[in-house]
Amino acid sequence: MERKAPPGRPSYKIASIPADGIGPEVVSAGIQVLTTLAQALDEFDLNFEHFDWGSAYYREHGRYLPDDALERLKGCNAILFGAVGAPDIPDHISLWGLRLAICQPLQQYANVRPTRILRGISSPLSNCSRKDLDWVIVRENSEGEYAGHGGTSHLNEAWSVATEVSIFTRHGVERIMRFAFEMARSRPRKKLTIVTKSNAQRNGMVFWDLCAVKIAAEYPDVHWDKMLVDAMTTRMVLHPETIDTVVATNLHADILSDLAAALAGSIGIAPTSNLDPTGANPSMFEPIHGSAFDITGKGIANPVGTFWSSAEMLAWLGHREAANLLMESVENVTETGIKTLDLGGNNKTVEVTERVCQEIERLVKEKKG
Ligand SMILES: NC(=O)C1=CN([C@@H]2O[C@H](COP(=O)(O)OP(=O)(O)OC[C@H]3O[C@@H](n4cnc5c(N)ncnc54)[C@H](O)[C@@H]3O)[C@@H](O)[C@H]2O)C=CC1
Ligand SMILES: CC(=O)C(=O)O
Ligand SMILES: [K+]
Ligand SMILES: [Mn+2]
Repeated sequence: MERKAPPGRPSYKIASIPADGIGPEVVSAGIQVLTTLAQALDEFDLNFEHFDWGSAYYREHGRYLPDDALERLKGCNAILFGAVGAPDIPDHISLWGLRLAICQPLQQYANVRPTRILRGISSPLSNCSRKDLDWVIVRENSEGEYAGHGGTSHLNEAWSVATEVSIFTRHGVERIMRFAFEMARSRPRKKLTIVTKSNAQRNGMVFWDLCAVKIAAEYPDVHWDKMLVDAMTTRMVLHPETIDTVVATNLHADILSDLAAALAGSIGIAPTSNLDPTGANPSMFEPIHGSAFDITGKGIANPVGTFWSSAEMLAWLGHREAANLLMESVENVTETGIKTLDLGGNNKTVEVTERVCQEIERLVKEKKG
């Protein structure tokens, strides 16, 4: 599912948008690790362009993005994002102002969220071993419940009314189904679970199911099943080994993927790729978590979700071996017990980051012989 690196010595321009809360803490850790890796490998160049878009920018300018933001991002090969959201700004203003204002126009319609239990990290599920939990959740990232359709009338009256209308288009559903079947086909088990709620939601979700059946016919080698989203939560907890690749709507997969992260140890480790699979626009990589006001500035944010997202970015750019080396370094470090508080450790963000950088240098030296 990944692209091939261009010939010669490639040089990439990476947009960095740390934004809010712990975003800057984890993105600077991610850049440190990526820079160390690129220097040690000496096979490609990464040049970061920093953008100060976020809630401080909004307070100053009354908007999250300047007019030329998308054009500037289109000039980059990929985007490394932190998180957006601040306690003094309504969450829907910040999310729509920045993250969705990038994902939606850049048609990053496939949100890919792998989950597995990294070495040295234990699942809160007492009977779940590392081999039992190895999933990829594919989240529809452009429409569905987050299409932004709806309205509010008569606010503050006794007869106030608000609607939030889910949108499912053939274009949107078929392309995410095709992407999910390709993803399932690329993995050893060739197994896809299509999550739905077509018992209660009798229009959009029934249409979602119909599109799934149509696309499934193009993939006779992929085993697929269908599961209602409420039952899916229990399957994730009680029978994790029966799951491989999952496709779900924007809202359903948002929720299921936070659960998945927690089942693999912490929301602090999980990555997200916001992909434009056509390659027409740059894709965006970010940890799954938000801006985490409760721990901002304490130096204890887990950077692993950003490291994993950085690895996914390298793989998407065509550098699968570099991505694997980065993850091997991360897991070698977590295995020695160097972990942040959310994983039961007592190391700071910078300590984990330093150790991962040292491990990268050691591994690259070892591999180069
Ligand atoms: N993609 C994005 O930019 C996202 C933004 N948000 C925004 O973030 C803000 C806070 O949202 P919440 O619902 O509280 O979700 P959150 O993910 O920021 O935090 C939930 C809990 O997980 C902990 N946590 C999160 N990341 C962690 C890390 N790296 N290391 C250790 N602990 C970590 C937090 O301390 C908190 O207790 C809101 O404004 C929300 O809209 C939320 C999710 C995604
Ligand atoms: C906004 C949010 O929660 C997410 O993208 O996961
Ligand atoms: K994020
Ligand atoms: Mn989320």
